[in-house]
Amino acid sequence: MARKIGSRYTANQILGRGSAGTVWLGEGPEGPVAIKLLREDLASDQELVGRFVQERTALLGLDHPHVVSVRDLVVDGNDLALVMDLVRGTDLRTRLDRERRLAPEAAVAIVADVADGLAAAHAAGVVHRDVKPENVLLDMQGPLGPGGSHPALLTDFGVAKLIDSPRRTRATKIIGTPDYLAPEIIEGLPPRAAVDIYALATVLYELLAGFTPFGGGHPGAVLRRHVTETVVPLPGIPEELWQLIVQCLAKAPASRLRASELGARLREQLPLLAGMPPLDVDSPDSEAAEPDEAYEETAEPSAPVARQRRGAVPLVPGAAPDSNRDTHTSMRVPAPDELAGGARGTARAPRATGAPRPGSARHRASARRRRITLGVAGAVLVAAIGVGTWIAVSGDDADATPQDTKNSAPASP
Ligand SMILES: Nc1ncnc2c1ncn2[C@@H]1O[C@H](COP(=O)(O)OP(=O)(O)OP(=O)(O)O)[C@@H](O)[C@H]1O
Repeated sequence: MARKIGSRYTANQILGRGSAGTVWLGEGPEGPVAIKLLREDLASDQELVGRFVQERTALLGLDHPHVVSVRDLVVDGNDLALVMDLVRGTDLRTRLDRERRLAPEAAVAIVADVADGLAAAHAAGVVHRDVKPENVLLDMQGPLGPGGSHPALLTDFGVAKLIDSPRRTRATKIIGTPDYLAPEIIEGLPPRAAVDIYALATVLYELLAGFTPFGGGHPGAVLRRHVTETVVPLPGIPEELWQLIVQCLAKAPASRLRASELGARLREQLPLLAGMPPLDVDSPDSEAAEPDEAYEETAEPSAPVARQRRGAVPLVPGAAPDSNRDTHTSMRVPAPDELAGGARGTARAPRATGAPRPGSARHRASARRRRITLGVAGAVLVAAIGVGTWIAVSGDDADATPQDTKNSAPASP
């Protein structure tokens, strides 16, 4: 059912829902628009309304081909709405869910677009703070680019900042989506442009692998991995592309590339990636039926979230997005000793297709087989030299987690 939003807009049809509100296909004086209507409890929060108005200039000022422009902010009675350019297409999460993994050329083209959009925002002093596939829209009416990808546009600029009120988050709470949170946010530092680069590198890894580098299990475990673990190389990834990802996932924000440089370096790689098929990486969930030590180690024994792929609670307490994409967390900043974690990494290490997952029953069985084979080989050798002593070969190393030593709107009819 159509409804009026302020005096100039009409919302006609729901396009989608997120944790902060509902996005409508609407009509304004200049034609079709997308209208993000914030949830009523947010709209009645006077402090938030004040910030909304305060941020007006920054939000309305962003104009770039790879940014979904905010055209208007409406504060009207109980309605608090962002009026945006309408993108006819789909979001990147939907595409990734459909395809599981993208070919490197398409993934890099999409991420290069987003990096260019971020570069414009950062130059204007705006940090996005919630870069993730849900916030990248693919414009199906735009021209096809490298890898057959449509132009990608970053949306939801400034929304995380608006909703992240100091009252809710002062020094003790983290707002964001756990899989994409830079370590410095988890350590309680203020978010600067480099947090968007970390999140975007996480998105690139996810597009290539089909899963994020530090995700999986309880949100607390995810946060700890961001701070303490290093990313494990993806089998078959071109070295230069891998080095870019590693650099942008650096724990130290100053070591990451700037958005403009990341965009340029990614575009340089496009010709080399042309025609390359998606990476042959096994999903860490493909052996989900087996007990998963990584989850068991870090989650509360009875916590129902322990097995969610992307751990999450709503952005705002009480939020219940009716899409099944719970994507935000609002939790306290962990203490340093909690972040230090255990001696063993719990991140889901990528494997070439067919290789068993570290810690899985199949991996343990193959480690056992290796131990037996080594034992037998040892026995034969010993017998051959007539010593007659049995040497037991310890297989503990086989169970260790591998470490990287280098680094530590519907389309219109
Ligand atoms: N400018 C737009 N044009 C067309 N469709 C849009 C636009 N902005 C958002 N949408 C659609 O509305 C859906 C909901 O968007 P919204 O930003 O509210 O939630 P989200 O980003 O998916 O989740 P969350 O806000 O919880 O992180 C998106 O998935 C997208 O399909």
